[in-house]
Amino acid sequence: MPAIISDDPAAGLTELPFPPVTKAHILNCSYHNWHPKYRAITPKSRVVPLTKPFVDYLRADGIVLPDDEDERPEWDDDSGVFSSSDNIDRAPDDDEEEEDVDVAADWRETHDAIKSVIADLGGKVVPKLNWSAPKDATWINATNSMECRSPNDIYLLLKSSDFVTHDLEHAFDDCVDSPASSIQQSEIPYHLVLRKYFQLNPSVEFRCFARGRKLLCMCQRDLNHFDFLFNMQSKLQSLIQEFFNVRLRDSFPDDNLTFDVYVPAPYNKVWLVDVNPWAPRTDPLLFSWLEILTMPDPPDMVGQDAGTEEFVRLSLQPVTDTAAHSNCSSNGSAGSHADGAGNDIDGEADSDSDVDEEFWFPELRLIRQGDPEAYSFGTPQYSAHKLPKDVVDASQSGEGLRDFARDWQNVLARRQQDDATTESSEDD
Ligand SMILES: Nc1ncnc2c1ncn2[C@@H]1O[C@H](COP(=O)(O)OP(=O)(O)OP(=O)(O)O)[C@@H](O)[C@H]1O
Ligand SMILES: [Mg+2]
Repeated sequence: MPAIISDDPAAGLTELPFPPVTKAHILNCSYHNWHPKYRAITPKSRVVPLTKPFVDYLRADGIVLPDDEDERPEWDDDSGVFSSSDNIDRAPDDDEEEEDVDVAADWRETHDAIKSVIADLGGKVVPKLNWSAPKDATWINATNSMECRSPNDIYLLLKSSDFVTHDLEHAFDDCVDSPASSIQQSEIPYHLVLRKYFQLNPSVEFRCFARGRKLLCMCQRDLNHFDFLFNMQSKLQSLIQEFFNVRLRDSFPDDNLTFDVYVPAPYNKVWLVDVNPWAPRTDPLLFSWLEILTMPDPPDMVGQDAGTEEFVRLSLQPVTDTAAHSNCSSNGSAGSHADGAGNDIDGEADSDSDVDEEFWFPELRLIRQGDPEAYSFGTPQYSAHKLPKDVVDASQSGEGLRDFARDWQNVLARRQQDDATTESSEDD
């Protein structure tokens, strides 16, 4: 029987074609492992090794915060009340009836280390564990963000976050042992990462995907439309491509990785924010993993080691896969070409000599005005799980705002009908 040949790279796939995810790869993506090598290109941060008693505290159910001298409410003789109070359980004071229990007794040193790092970093930090920041728990923090000013702010966020729980309980889920590493979950060296807080502009945060030590594609991290990004697409593509080639390509231990960068104004320096596993657990954001995994390889570049801005002439070796040459101006399906002046050149090159003069850049996918992702109504990310399921279903069923509004009306109408039925049955 003749073989059935399909142009669709996804044809016949029954699951995402990821290479096996090894524990060694997960560990390589842990902040404490990659940060020492890339300290100079990472926004200022410190890493605090965590003891088993502290990790046990993070894992324990319930939120009991240690009594902290700086935060201990003071008794005011004049008013006859404590000067501050909050609604989170704290270890009781001496003069309270309950037995005095110091929840931090077994990890005082860690607590003190955290306090001193916060002070060293200027008093405001953003925490994360080995892999995950508590982005889903900002609602519990007084600042409604990840900004923390005290150890207790940090504990509250970490203990309230499902993302952090994933680090603590499921870091090696779906992983295979590798010859380099057969470590168990219980043996993971946990670390608290404290990053100096700064006003970060989410519009210039990008997630990048590198396969086989080649940068394949990248996209916005924030799911809003930012018009100005479209005017600087080529510049961003070339900056991030160069950053990858010079800083990460040959030094990161794995061939495949995703990494997050920050490119603040005046848009001439790239900062490494995070390294994430090449695995389904990493959110591909504006791509789908199937799309990324089946994307054609970028063309081989001769002299692509451009380490400086001055390097201009690149030559492309013949590329057999025409898809790799097909262009995208704003949201195309493959990488784009640009001339030395950084202008986009749509369409395929006319001749070999034209090809010689060109750069190939990985696609940078942006959210266009009108894209469904842009309709986030200003709601915080990761909050969908706090909404009733029918609201989430309604928001996902349509193409845009109108569909959402119509579906939402239907949901409301259905609810009113249900309420009316319940009331009338109660009257009976
Ligand atoms: N120093 C900082 N000051 C303020 N905000 C920061 C700082 N560093 C990071 N952030 C914000 O925190 C967000 C989350 O950080 P990070 O990417 O490390 O978390 P993560 O849990 O690894 O996320 P993901 O699950 O998407 O990989 C960043 O997108 C950025 O907006
Ligand atoms: Mg990450």
